[in-house]
Amino acid sequence: MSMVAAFYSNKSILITGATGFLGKVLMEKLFRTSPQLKVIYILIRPKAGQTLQERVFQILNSKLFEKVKEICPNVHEKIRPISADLNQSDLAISKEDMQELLSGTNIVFHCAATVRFDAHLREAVQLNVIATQKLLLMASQMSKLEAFIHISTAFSNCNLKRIDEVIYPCPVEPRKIIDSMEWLDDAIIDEITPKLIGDRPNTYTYTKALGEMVIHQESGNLNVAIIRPSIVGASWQEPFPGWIDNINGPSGLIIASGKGFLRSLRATPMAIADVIPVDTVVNLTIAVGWYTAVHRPKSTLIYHSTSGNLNPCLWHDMGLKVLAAFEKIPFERAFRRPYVDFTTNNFTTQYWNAVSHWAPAIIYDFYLRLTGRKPRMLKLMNRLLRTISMLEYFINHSWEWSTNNTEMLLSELSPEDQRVSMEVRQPSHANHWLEYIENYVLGIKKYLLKEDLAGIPKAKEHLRRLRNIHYLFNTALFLIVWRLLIARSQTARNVWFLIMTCPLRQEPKSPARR
Ligand SMILES: CCCCCCCCCCCCCCCCCCCCCCCC(=O)SCCNC(=O)CCNC(=O)[C@H](O)C(C)(C)COP(=O)(O)OP(=O)(O)OC[C@H]1O[C@@H](n2cnc3c(N)ncnc32)[C@H](O)[C@@H]1OP(=O)(O)O
Ligand SMILES: NC(=O)C1=CN([C@@H]2O[C@H](COP(=O)(O)OP(=O)(O)OC[C@H]3O[C@@H](n4cnc5c(N)ncnc54)[C@H](OP(=O)(O)O)[C@@H]3O)[C@@H](O)[C@H]2O)C=CC1
Repeated sequence: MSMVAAFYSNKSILITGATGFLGKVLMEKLFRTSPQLKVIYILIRPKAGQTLQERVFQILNSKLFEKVKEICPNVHEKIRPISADLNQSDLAISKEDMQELLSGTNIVFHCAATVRFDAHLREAVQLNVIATQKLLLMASQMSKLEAFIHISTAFSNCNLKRIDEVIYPCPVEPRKIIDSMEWLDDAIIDEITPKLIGDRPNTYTYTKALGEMVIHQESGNLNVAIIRPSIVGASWQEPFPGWIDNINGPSGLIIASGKGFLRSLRATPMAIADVIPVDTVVNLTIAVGWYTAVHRPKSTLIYHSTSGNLNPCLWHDMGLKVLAAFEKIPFERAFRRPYVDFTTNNFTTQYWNAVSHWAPAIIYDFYLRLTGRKPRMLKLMNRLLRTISMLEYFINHSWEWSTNNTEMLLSELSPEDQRVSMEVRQPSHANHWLEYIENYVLGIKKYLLKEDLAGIPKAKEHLRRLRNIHYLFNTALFLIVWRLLIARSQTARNVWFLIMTCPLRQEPKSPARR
């Protein structure tokens, strides 16, 4: 067993956000590599008519946990779901549960957050700032606590171009923001939100920065560390390549392009696509937990989990790799053939939106109406365009993140631990990104779209049909436009005449040339 894995044996671990994308992969890896750990407490809320136990059952029954169940057959006994709602002022944890957590927990991994870019400021402050503050308070009363690891985002300071592993000051103190949320009404909050978030694009990045500041100011004597991942994508290797189970980040847009809805995207082709595989983030998080508990650094260390500085891939190249992957692994029942134009200014964006998004949607809705069905494509397109407008900021900027602490930590690991934590750094993988993107697309097809791989030949046939329709449609359109021009314009008629007579006039020259 590796040094880091051995550290977690017999430990009681508390994870928030364990039902989320990152939290589940973290829990899986902990169980798989440290099956001797004592217990994982997960703070979890009943949701969509499911009890806590049903939610846990669903997680354990997913493909993600197949390996774990072989290695650690009693895994269900080691998960202790604790009913909690981080939106409630007391976190809604019962007295008995609280007692157990305070007396037993050794390590806290705080992953829960609202990651929505359009969250109301009050909601985002509640979860990303106040809940963090409450957890810190709770952690300060944990008698056996060795480390508190907070998951933030590399974009918490996305208003800067170069970002170091430090906490940057916020213009308005988090405490003042927290206080004001108590007495300001929603209308006033709406009015001041743009002023507060300043040159950040949304409430998410703003409140994640406030959350870091709260950690900085209120962690007291706790052993605290902050992880800042960039855009978290499907798994690279562990527990198997391509694991993905939500549409956040690039995944939703990959689906939209693979299904042929997304045909143009305002993006800066030469900007760096700082995608980081979820297992790389999780490996770093687990190593940081070990380092923080064992080495007890004097100050709060921040670790960037990014790919751009080590193994950069540009959006242009990533886009081409995604399109290439669709050739091998097409999605079923595509609306149009996958093809995406990157646009770079307002005019071309609006033009391609009209031509490639709205026009086909209107034509399709007209067809649906004609055939007695309910039109839906325009609504879907408008939602997609709204989503794109929320994500655009991140595909049109590049950042430079320093990774000194991450490098330092990797150098402290044993060779065995280094091997599992350094996947993204390996330049020896010439086709690293291509292989990663192919597995990502395959993962989306299998785990998100739940499409059967046996349907790939049929999907390819469907795309061939769409291509033929596309050619036919373009030829017909050209002929109609041309015919109309010829009927109305003398110049067009002259050009047409010239074209038609050109080869005939050249004919007598041919024998002479021979
Ligand atoms: C030469 C060039 C060739 C080019 C080829 C190109 C090929 C194409 C490849 C494209 C790849 C490029 C991908 C770029 C992606 C960049 C992402 C950057 C992300 C930055 C991450 C920052 C890191 C973090 O710290 S936070 C974690 C990430 N958080 C998120 O991603 C949350 C974003 N989502 C939201 O905030 C909301 O969902 C919102 C506001 C977008 C929509 O909210 P709404 O209330 O309208 O409804 P929802 O119920 O949430 O969803 C409605 C609807 O939208 C669909 N949807 C949701 N999210 C996405 C998404 N990310 N992409 C696409 N679609 C999405 C969802 O499915 C729903 O659809 P329905 O049809 O209604 O079911
Ligand atoms: N995904 C990404 O690209 C990136 C993510 N991050 C950070 O990583 C962390 C995890 O993100 P990710 O896993 O993607 O996010 P998800 O949206 O997948 O998961 C969020 C988790 O938080 C939980 N949660 C939300 N509200 C509450 C609440 N009121 N009470 C209790 N639990 C709650 C959710 O529980 P429930 O299932 O009940 O909703 C879920 O488990 C976040 O801190 C995020 O900021 C950072 C950079 C990039």
